[in-house]
Amino acid sequence: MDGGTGVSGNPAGPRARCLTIGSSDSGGGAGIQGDLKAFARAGVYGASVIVGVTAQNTLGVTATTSIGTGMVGHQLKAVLDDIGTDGVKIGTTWSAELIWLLVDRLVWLDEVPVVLDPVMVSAAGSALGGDEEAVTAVREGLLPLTWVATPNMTEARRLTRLEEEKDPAKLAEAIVELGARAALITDAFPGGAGDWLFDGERHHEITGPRRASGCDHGAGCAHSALLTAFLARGMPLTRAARTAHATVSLAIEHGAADIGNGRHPVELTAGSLPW
Ligand SMILES: Nc1ncnc2c1ncn2[C@@H]1O[C@H](COP(=O)(O)OP(=O)(O)O)[C@@H](O)[C@H]1O
Ligand SMILES: Cc1ncc(COP(=O)(O)O)c(N)n1
Repeated sequence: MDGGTGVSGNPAGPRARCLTIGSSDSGGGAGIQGDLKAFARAGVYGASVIVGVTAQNTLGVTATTSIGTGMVGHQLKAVLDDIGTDGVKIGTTWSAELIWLLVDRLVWLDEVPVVLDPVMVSAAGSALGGDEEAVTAVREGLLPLTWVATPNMTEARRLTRLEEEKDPAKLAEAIVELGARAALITDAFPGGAGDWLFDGERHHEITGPRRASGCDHGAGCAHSALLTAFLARGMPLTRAARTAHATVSLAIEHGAADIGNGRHPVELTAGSLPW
């Protein structure tokens, strides 16, 4: 029973566990660090598999390196053999080799929600991987394992190769056609704010006020990590998508304006979550 909240996780029962697969942000606002903060905020236990490291702050990314697939494999095995997971979030995916390793390992996870946030550029505009070969591997390998893909409009165009498409509904349908169970296009309304969800059958517009605080570093990471945590806790998809947007919107409005001199980080402390 979920007591009418739509959340079936039992507060007295075992904690839900989530795994983020992504890269370190030395500035602490996005990437693995942002994901773990979002997991904590959503009340799930967070584990991480680091596939890359960025030298980054609120002004941008100054250097990157990827972790060898052997070490990524060891991390995945260490987490999955012992801790296990009720939800997986995938962020930066640097190379086709890495993506195919993830496909090989994640295909064995039964009935665990997989959220793919195909990060290609940071909020400050820095490139974070994703060459053509990697995009092909995401399309052919990862999307068919994905429960919800959460690209922004630019990433959705790149993934679908519909470079001129302006309609989020068409992009979302194309992503589902490529194999994802659902697509949630973020920041889908020019001039407004909100996301477009296609759950495989129906379209849902998720709208809200546009925040102008300048604190959006880590917004995409927080959004997809919260979505993963909510799904891991048993929340239905449409409600999880709406709650993730509302929570991130507040995290932008009440962001960490005192941190850094560029796009300040989101701050996930404002507002209440439904448990
Ligand atoms: N200025 C804003 N005001 C309110 N919500 C926003 C704003 N910018 C982004 N969002 C929301 O933050 C979440 C992450 O979206 P987005 O910034 O597009 O991610 P990404 O970093 O992947 O581009 C989405 O729910 C989106 O609607
Ligand atoms: C290591 C890493 N991963 C992801 C992002 C995306 O950040 P945002 O959530 O602002 O789009 C980032 N800037 N750095």
